[in-house]
Amino acid sequence: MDTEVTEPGRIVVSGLTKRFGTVKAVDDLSFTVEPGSVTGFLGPNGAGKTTTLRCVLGLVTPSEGTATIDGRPYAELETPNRTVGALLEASSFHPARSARDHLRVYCRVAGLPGERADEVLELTGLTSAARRKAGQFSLGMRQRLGLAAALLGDPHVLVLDEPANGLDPEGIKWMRQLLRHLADQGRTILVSSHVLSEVEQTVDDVVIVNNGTLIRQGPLSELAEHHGHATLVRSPDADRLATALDGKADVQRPHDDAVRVTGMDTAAVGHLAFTEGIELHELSTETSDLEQIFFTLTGEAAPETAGQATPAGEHHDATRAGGQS
Ligand SMILES: Nc1ncnc2c1ncn2[C@@H]1O[C@H](COP(=O)(O)OP(=O)(O)OP(=O)(O)O)[C@@H](O)[C@H]1O
Repeated sequence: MDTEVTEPGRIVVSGLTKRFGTVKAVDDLSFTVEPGSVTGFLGPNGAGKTTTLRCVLGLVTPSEGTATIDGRPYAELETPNRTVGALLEASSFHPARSARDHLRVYCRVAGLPGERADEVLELTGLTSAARRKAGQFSLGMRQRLGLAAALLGDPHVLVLDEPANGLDPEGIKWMRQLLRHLADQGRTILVSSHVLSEVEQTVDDVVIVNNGTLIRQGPLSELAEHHGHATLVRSPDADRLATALDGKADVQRPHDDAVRVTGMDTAAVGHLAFTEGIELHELSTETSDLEQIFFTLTGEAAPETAGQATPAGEHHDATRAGGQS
């Protein structure tokens, strides 16, 4: 990909590292987010998502590397309010002020006409609650208000940290439709989550991080293609099969007489066993849902499979930086 060309709306994170004392929250992270799509920024709690987003938004100074929007660091954008809208986890509102008044204050600060407040209230389904105090809002409504504030400047880039937090299933569906609509208008949407299933139906592309480093970037559909199935093989000669597969696929050993293979289709595994003269007692395909793939990639044990080994092909540092954010 040509990173020299500065496509409007493109977010480029390049060699980004952020240290907090001895904690490396982000470690040499590079990825690109393209306009016209919704990109899920995924990883378990403490993976470094918030720190990365704060670097993109100029709220945290990188220790090394860069994060740019339209080819520039946030601080150098000419009209940041009209370029980028952000919803951060820490978004807070004065409890006694109405939703509408909040947004009108932001309009004044950003030099936008006050009517824009009503437009974004409409966009986020808050018109009927516009005169209610933000302090009376549910978490889901506060998320909508945060999104309304992010949309005020009609930005072509949206950076949303865990926007689905506090939304009920209907709210998540609503947000999915809104983000899709905004991406279809050519905007860049970067949305973080630690729960893939929350954003699975929303995102086109994924950037998966763990321990501050990139695990995978690409279309969600490719993630499913490459990791959507595993082949389970049982053989009295499982050790030799695992050796033959070494370097060609990711291999797990659930039992002494079994090999679980990902990154190679079942027919190819069968063929390899055949050419190596290895006797097989079982050759079967296991399909896994995206949530399971996500857990596998990040080395986390999924609740229903806690205790299973992680694939030999994925290495994870047991000494996670920090842990709590
Ligand atoms: N200001 C800070 N000072 C010290 N350590 C920090 C600071 N901010 C983040 N960290 C640490 O950096 C690591 C990454 O945190 P970060 O909040 O970026 O992760 P995250 O993926 O957003 O997780 P979460 O969803 O739990 O917020 C964690 O170990 C966290 O404790």
